[in-house]
Amino acid sequence: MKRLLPTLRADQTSESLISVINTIQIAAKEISFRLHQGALAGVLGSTLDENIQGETQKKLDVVANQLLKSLLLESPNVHAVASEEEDSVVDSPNSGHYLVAFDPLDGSSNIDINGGVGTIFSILRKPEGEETSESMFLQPGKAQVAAGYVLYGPATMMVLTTGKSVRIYTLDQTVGEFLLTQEKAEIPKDTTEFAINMSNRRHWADPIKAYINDLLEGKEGPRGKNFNMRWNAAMVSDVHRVLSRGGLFTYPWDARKPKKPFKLRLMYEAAPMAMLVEKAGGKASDGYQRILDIVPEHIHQRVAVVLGSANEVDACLKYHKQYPKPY
Ligand SMILES: O=P(O)(O)OC[C@H]1O[C@](O)(COP(=O)(O)O)[C@@H](O)[C@@H]1O
Ligand SMILES: [Mg+2]
Ligand SMILES: [Mg+2]
Repeated sequence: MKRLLPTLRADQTSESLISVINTIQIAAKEISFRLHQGALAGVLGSTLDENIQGETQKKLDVVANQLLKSLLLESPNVHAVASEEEDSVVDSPNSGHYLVAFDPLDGSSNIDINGGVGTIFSILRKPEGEETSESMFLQPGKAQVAAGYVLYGPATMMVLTTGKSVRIYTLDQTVGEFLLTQEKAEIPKDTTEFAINMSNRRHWADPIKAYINDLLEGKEGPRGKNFNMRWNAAMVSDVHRVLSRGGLFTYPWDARKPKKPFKLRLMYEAAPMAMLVEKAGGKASDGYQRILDIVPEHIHQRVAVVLGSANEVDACLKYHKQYPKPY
């Protein structure tokens, strides 16, 4: 089986980009090891701190962030990093060609229940010129040179695209290497599975209420087929299911917290996942525009997300056209 780096060399990925991906895989292996040690590694539970987004940080959020940040900042190919767990962009002493944005630990609420969690990353080219580090990151998702995630599930997997196909690697714990286990992930166009946090139903806007209602009507309703539902509470796990067998995943606008109507982060979650989903033949939208076209206004920006099987995303978007936009 092929190892990660040779598969990248085989399609002429630049050595500098390979080196950044290599740094991420080294951090991911360390995070994977600590996670799989569970309570033995003393990394379960919460810290007393909150991140910039006002969320309580789990110990593993902090450990994963430290590992990725310190290793990436040592890389001669990285110019700066942006993390969900950092207040602002962190500059590297090196002036490399790449910027890396990441969600070090996605699905934090699953840590203490031994559920699926992941790391999501997005690699951008550093623009030319004298911009501030923060403004350098404010590029639309379509400018990403690579995107991926690591799923720390029963097996640890890395799912990666450098703009060509989406490859899936599995960590062979016996040799400590990510080995290529799927050359090309492809999302089926149609599906009968959806993922949404149903407990927020009363807070949704009309397009999502109407769409989900019609799915729940099943065979007897306007869609004429029965739909199944899954929700892992970790975007990495939910998107991995979509990449593996199709489905629609959404975290829509909702009216719970008027000042925070979206949950998922554009730069650390939505944009990298959108690149993977599109490269695997699916679609990713905020309900009104392609996620990859959105130009971030600030690094911690949040966004509504509808992604997955192309025909099902289109079906959902039709409801967004029929009802007024809630924001
Ligand atoms: O708690 P909820 O409403 O089910 O939200 C789950 C969503 O929140 C997230 O966990 C946010 O990620 P973090 O754990 O990185 O904050 C997504 O991965 C997931 O889709
Ligand atoms: Mg997350
Ligand atoms: Mg996180």
